[in-house]
Amino acid sequence: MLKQQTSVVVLEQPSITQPPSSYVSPQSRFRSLLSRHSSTRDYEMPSSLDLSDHNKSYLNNPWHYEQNHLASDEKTIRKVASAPNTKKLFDKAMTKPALTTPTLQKLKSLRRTYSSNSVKIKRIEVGPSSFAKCKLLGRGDVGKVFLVRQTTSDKLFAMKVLSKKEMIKRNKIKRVLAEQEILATSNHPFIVTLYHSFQSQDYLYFVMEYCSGGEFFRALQSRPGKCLDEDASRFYAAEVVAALEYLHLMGFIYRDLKPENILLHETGHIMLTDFDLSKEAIPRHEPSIVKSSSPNTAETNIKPTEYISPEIIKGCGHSCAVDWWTLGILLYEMLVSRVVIREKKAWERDTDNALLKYGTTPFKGSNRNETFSRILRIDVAFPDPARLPSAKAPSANCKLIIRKLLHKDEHKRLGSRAGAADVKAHPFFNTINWALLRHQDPPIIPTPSSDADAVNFRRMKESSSFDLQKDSKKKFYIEGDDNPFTQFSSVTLHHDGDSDTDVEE
Ligand SMILES: Nc1ncnc2c1ncn2[C@@H]1O[C@H](COP(=O)(O)OP(=O)(O)OP(=O)(O)O)[C@@H](O)[C@H]1O
Repeated sequence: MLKQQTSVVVLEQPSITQPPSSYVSPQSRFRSLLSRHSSTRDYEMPSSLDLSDHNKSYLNNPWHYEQNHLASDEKTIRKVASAPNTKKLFDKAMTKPALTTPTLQKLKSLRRTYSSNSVKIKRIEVGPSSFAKCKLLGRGDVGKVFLVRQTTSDKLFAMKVLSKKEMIKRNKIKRVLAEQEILATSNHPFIVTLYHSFQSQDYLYFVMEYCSGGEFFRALQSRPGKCLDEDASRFYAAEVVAALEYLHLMGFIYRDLKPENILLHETGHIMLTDFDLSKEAIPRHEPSIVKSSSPNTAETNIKPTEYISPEIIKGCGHSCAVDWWTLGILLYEMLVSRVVIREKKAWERDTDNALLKYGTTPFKGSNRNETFSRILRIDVAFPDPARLPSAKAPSANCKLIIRKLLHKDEHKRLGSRAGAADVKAHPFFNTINWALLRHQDPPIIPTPSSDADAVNFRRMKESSSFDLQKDSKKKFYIEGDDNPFTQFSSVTLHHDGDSDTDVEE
């Protein structure tokens, strides 16, 4: 008998099982491309972007050949779960008359193709002088983040400039290399997009997508009561879960989830940033997990905040489960602690609930040691709604998921068995449509930012002014061993679907 043939269309999705042996991870593809294209060769940065000349020079560039060759070999588009075919949606919508500007903006922002193979790594096409500084957006330990405008395209970007001197002084070289690798290999709607990275004699540069909605917790401050209801908290927690799931699938532990590192896209969706603490995860079947022998986190250099997990404090190694712990703290902070701060006086009088009187996060103490000791010993507690008339009590499922995420034993913590699948399956997330998350309207829509006004950012004063033009005139590369940043690659990343960065093949 003739067997009836069935044709099945399979939408490839990131798999949580072991990849096939022929599978080349985006990270190894990135590493091998960069190692074959010796990192010393890509420092001749054009002082301004001239694509015509640049393209000509590509003709004799074996590395460029390799890129095209690889690109044509790897045409399969692998869709990630949270990324429906938005290009089709966009093209269809464009043929309809009278679309409102917000709808158009939303569609435009959705038309990127989110798959690891849709990113093309190219030789660097810009330098410091390709951008003009507009505003200081933020400051970190070793660098600053500026809003910049690309002079040729007029497009706005966020430019992170890191001082090599400071990084050497603070022993942060490995961290910046990890950050570059994660940013360059990630392609997800909830992870900030990297367009260019390069270095000058004194600085390292990351040119990223500008998240005009500003910091998530700054947006929260402008909410009545400075807190979120459970539905809104669930929405942001779900977006964070989707981003963490992606990072874990890519083999990274984020390790630095906290409100300051969640930015808002102009549409209001979240964007994770700041990957300098992230680590490559060691697969489960191997005996050890990321080791940190120091009990006080000095070796891992994880900032001692109240987001820190018990296993990091103990310094006996940690795994992806640290990210689920921080999700628990974030959820608690979104829902509960803002209320506690508002009612702080009442709580301070309440000796039974003294543990909660400090507000902000469930384990915060009056100093670092007290916070650490609470993280290790105290179970999470919730305010009694009868005593807090202005607060709506979190639902039973909400308290349950927080308790499970904040399990002190990382092996028993929610997410430690099957990763994000465990967390997504918890009844707290029953109402979340994971596949359409990026198409839902976020609870907070940031104030529209016209041009470079950066209305959603704090006004910041630059103490010493940093000059992009001056930096571009300096020697770009120090030969040999003098440059400990040799492995920091100068690359431009093209993303399918970003019309003006689309690459012709
Ligand atoms: N892509 C972006 N779009 C808009 N603003 C951004 C962007 N990236 C960073 N910022 C702003 O700059 C601030 C500092 O950024 P980031 O945390 O990445 O710097 P950092 O030097 O790594 O800091 P840290 O020392 O905390 O690691 C952020 O809190 C945010 O306000």
